[in-house]
Amino acid sequence: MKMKGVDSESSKLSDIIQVVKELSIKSRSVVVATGEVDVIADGTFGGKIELTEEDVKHQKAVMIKGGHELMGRITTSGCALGSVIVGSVAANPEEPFMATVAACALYKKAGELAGAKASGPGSFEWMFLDELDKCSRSGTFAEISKL
Ligand SMILES: Nc1ncnc2c1ncn2[C@@H]1O[C@H](COP(=O)(O)OP(=O)(O)OP(=O)(O)O)[C@@H](O)[C@H]1O
Ligand SMILES: Cc1ncsc1CCO
Repeated sequence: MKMKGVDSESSKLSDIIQVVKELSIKSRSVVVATGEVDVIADGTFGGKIELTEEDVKHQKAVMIKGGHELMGRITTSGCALGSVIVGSVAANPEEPFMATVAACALYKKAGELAGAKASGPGSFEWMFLDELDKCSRSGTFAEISKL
C-alpha cells in the first residue's frame, strides 16, 4: 500500500470524486481521499486487465459522510486510518475495496461518537481510540452512499 500526504487543491466534492476515480483507474488500485467527506473508488476491477467503457461507467465508488471536525484538527488521524485500512485489507485480501470502505466507515463513526463527547482535541484523541475499539467490536459504521 502507498500513502501520499497530498492535500487537495480543490475542496469541491465533484472535483474530488473525479480525481479519485481517475487516479484509481490509472494506478489500478483502491484510492481514498479523506476529509469532511471520504471518497473511495475501486480501480482494481477484480484484476481485469483490459477495461471497456462499460467497466469504467460502472466503476465501484462510494462516499462516506459523518465523522467530526476534530478528526481533522489532530495530527496523524490520516496516517492512523491508513493502518486501519491495511489491517482490514490484510484480513480480507479478496475484497480490497469493501475492506477499505468498511475501515473508513468504522473510523468515521468512531470519530463522530468521540467528537460528540470530547471537549477539545486532547480529550478527543483518547476518546477516539476508545470509540474505535468499541465500534470495531460491535460493528458500528457510518453510512456509506454509492456514487
Ligand atoms: N472536517 C471533518 N469532518 C469529518 N471528518 C473529518 C474531517 N476532517 C477529517 N475527517 C476525518 O478524519 C480522518 C483523517 O482525514 P484527514 O483528511 O484529516 O487526514 P490527513 O490530513 O491525512 O491527516 P494527518 O496528516 O493529520 O494524518 C478521516 O477519517 C476523515 O474522514
Ligand atoms: C508521518 C507523520 N508523522 C507524524 S504526523 C504524520 C502525518 C500523518 O498523516
